[in-house]
Amino acid sequence: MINKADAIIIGSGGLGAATAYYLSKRKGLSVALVDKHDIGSQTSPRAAGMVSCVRKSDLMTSLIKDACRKIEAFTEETGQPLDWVHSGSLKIARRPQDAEVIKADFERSRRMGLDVELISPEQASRLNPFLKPTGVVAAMWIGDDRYFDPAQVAVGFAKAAARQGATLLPNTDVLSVNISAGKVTGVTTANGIIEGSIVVDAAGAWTRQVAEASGIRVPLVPTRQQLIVTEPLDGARADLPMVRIMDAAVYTRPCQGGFLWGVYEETPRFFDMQSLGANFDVKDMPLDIEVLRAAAIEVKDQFPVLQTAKVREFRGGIPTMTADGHHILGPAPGTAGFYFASGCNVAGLSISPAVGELLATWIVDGEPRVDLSLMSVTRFNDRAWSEPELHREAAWQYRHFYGAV
Ligand SMILES: NCCCC(=O)O
Repeated sequence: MINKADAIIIGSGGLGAATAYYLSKRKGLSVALVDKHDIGSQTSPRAAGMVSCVRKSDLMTSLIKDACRKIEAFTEETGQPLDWVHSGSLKIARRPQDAEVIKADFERSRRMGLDVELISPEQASRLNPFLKPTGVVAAMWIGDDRYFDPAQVAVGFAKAAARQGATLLPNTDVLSVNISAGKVTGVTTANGIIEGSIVVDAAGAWTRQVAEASGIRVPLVPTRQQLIVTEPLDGARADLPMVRIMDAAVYTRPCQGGFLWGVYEETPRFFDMQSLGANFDVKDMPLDIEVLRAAAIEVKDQFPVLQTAKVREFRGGIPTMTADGHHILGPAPGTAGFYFASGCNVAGLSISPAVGELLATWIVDGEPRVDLSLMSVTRFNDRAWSEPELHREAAWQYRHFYGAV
């Protein structure tokens, strides 16, 4: 156990570990990465590992392009393994109003320099023969999209941070962030106090608990995300493009000779982490396979194999949603040295290399390299979200992740 660090990162998921890694590259800065569980063991390894380059804003598009470069260079940069496949993807509209969204996506993405094409339903089906053209009204090919092994990212960044001198403190529960005269002074853990003037709350599903223990409220909500990995299927090649069906909010990608797939359901399950108890582990989260069965029926004409493929693995994580679908990143107003790195909105692992580097720059240089006001907690203007309001907005963002209208 250490008793002092310049920067203390609470939470070793993709975003916390990436932030620790980029901070530890700054000479002379001591970094502690603290987690109440094993390093990188909670939601990040249970993610889909899909990179979606078509985003709703120019900021997110440029960040995900940077994240793609960092994923490609991950092993060279960190010395840690990362298996990834440059498969491309297909965005599928089944309703005329979603075809309009695809057109707007196409124009914005082209302007941002992405490799995108509007293609016919039949062309889409030729690229991934498991996708049937029945009921498809528009399709877009996204050449930049790729997928990776989600279990390797957070652990890889954490190990690389440790090689640069960061201290990893797994199984260390943070009881409070200590604040005196409006400034962070460190954290109290179950194993003792660590003094430090910078604390990053990257505690994922526990972000709110960490902040609220010190009287800081942050409007985000832990949300269940579940997915299935099927048994191997004839023809499910690793390089088949991923498929996203907009209005059904169903996504799939090749995985271990079969498919990994999931859904952003209409009425997501939200969690109050406090009520789950101090020893809760994401692996113990209650799952509900009926949600996925219903989704498989909803897309049976486009991706029929999801109804019949045998289930090899059924898993879930607890990412955090916000009311407007954007991260909560950067300083907490009124408490010098307290930073948020959370609110990934179920697409956070893939973008974490870019966001983690930006946050590290922001912390060290005192300002972000690009305008990140879209992600600042101050955008809510201290609005006191009631839980029902927050849940309503977060549920809408969740279901409409692909921009369906
Ligand atoms: N976390 C699920 C990601 C799905 C997608 O990239 O479309």
